[in-house]
Amino acid sequence: MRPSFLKLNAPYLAAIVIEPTPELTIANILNGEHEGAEAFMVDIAAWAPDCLTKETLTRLFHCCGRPMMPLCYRSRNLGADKVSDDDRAELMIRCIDAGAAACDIMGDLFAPAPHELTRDQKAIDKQKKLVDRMHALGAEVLMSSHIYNEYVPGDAVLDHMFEIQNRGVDIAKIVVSANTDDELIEAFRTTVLLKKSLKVPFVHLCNGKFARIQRYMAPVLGAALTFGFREYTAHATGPQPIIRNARAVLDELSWHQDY
Ligand SMILES: O=C1C[C@@](O)(C(=O)O)C[C@@H](O)[C@@H]1O
Repeated sequence: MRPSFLKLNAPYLAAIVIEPTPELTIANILNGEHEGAEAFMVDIAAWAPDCLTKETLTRLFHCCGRPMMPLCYRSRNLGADKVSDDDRAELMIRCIDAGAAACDIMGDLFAPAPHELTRDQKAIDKQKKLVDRMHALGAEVLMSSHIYNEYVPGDAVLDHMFEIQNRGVDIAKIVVSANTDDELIEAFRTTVLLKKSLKVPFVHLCNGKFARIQRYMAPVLGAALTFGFREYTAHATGPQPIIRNARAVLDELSWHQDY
């Protein structure tokens, strides 16, 4: 049976895996599972394009029984100059055919837009059809917006996440910034607001100076997950904690709001 993100006990620890080859990706996942990751976001944008076959993707998505979600954002070998969004959508479908539990649709798929959320009705209709198609294949769907390096107040984050939720996805995700202690407090308030207001599970993450502490607290306040890297590498740098550390923190932080 296809693994599921929605059936995991929230909050859970999901590893972000960014490796240049399928073999290193699979090794990273197997090691990461051993260290306590419960799910995997697998960034395949660094792979050589000829590796993105159904056969290799099937090997990837069956390397362990944990739910996995490919990340096919517009970067590196999947940059907008190399791959159209229609082909990106087909790549995600190929990943589902190969066993991916879920896919991550960018909020501006089919019409690049500020704050990674399109308001173009034609693009939105196309996104909704893609969501239906993914559901029909048995996969779960997350929609994400990455608003890097920008502080976004809680009410605006909530409006944004309502818009994502309205597109029919199973998980809503947003990444913003917290660079001052006031922004950190607002980020905590925002997670609670999202928890109270959204019907779907959500991912709420900050980058910036206060990213690490926000990423430990968000799951405690109602976010579905926090992300970790297995280790920092040339491909994986960022505010995400190391899986082993995040595992210990989530295990010891024995208070959280239930779904
Ligand atoms: O979607 C995400 C989440 C992320 O942006 C973060 O802030 O943790 C990091 C990216 O590598 C990943 O693709």
